[in-house]
Amino acid sequence: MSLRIEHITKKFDAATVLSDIDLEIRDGEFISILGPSGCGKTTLLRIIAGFLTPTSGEIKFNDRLYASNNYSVPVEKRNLGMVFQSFALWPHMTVKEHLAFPLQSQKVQQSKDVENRIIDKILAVTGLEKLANSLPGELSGGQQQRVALARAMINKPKLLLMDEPLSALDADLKLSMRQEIQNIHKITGATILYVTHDQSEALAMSNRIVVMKDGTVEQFGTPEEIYGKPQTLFVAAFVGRHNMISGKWDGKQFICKNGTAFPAVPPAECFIEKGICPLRPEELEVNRDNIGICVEIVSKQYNGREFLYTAVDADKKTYHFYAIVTMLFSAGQKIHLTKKSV
Ligand SMILES: Nc1ncnc2c1ncn2[C@@H]1O[C@H](COP(=O)(O)OP(=O)(O)OP(=O)(O)O)[C@@H](O)[C@H]1O
Repeated sequence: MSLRIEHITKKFDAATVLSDIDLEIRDGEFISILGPSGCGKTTLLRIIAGFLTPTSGEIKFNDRLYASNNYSVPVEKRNLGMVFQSFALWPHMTVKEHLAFPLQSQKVQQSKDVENRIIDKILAVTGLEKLANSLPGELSGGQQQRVALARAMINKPKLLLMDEPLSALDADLKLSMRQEIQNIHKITGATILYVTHDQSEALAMSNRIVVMKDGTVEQFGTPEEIYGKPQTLFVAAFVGRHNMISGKWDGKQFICKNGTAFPAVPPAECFIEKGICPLRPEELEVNRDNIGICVEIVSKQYNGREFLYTAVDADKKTYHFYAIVTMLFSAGQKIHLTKKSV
């Protein structure tokens, strides 16, 4: 059982928005589609949902053809649920009515009793019991998004498509809704495709992440692989904000441009070819003996326990690193950075 996205290309007139996307998603996986604005995330989701047809390639779900350039199973026959950034609730319908609607739209109608039991269960799962008779205008943003989630799940879809469902919520609410979505994933066992441009969301929630750039897949892997072993410069910069140290590799040793050397695990081939050692901000530290890369402090951001500093070297290349609050640097100050020894 799986979702197959086979060599999907999508063109809008002359513009190629998706180029040969080829992915196999296993039954019950939580997959995030991560990438910057305009890279084609929503277009891919809309093709899987059935709102757009691919220019070439095929979508198959459990070996059933859902879409090709001349065939498309209608949206309502794809056994999927959808949640969008805008909650898309009807202002005149109560929470309960929102949940009854998908049940009543099914080919086989259930008795009122069965319908009520299903609705009560989903209200309990999403913590909406007390709000069953409320209208959307009487609900908070988080509660409205919960209604949208409950509505997407009520017909027990095998596939849940979510397009930036948390982006309209504030930071606190985002965190609790993340847990809620993970909970829903556990309870339903549905395969979830979750579009986001927020790397922390993708890292926290997914079994695997698809990192996209300009309509292509840059890397498809577990959060640990994406964060710890980026395969391209783009993934390294986009996820984990890696510092790209210039120099050359000599086996398991990296020699910086200024001659400073440190041991490091060799990264993917493209970094070795380009003479780059990708290091995350937490892998760099200030060297008090003036050894390492000389940088000038540009700015700092306080995060409670430490500061995240931004600095530039003589070539104006940017570096990010953390330092505890007692080690205070000011803009313009010159310091040296080395790789933390493990
Ligand atoms: N119906 C359309 N007609 C023409 N171009 C389109 C259409 N839909 C999307 N595009 C273009 O396709 C590209 C990808 O859009 P898409 O919405 O898939 O990106 P995205 O990664 O989801 O971006 P965001 O994170 O900003 O939502 C964009 O350049 C967009 O302008």
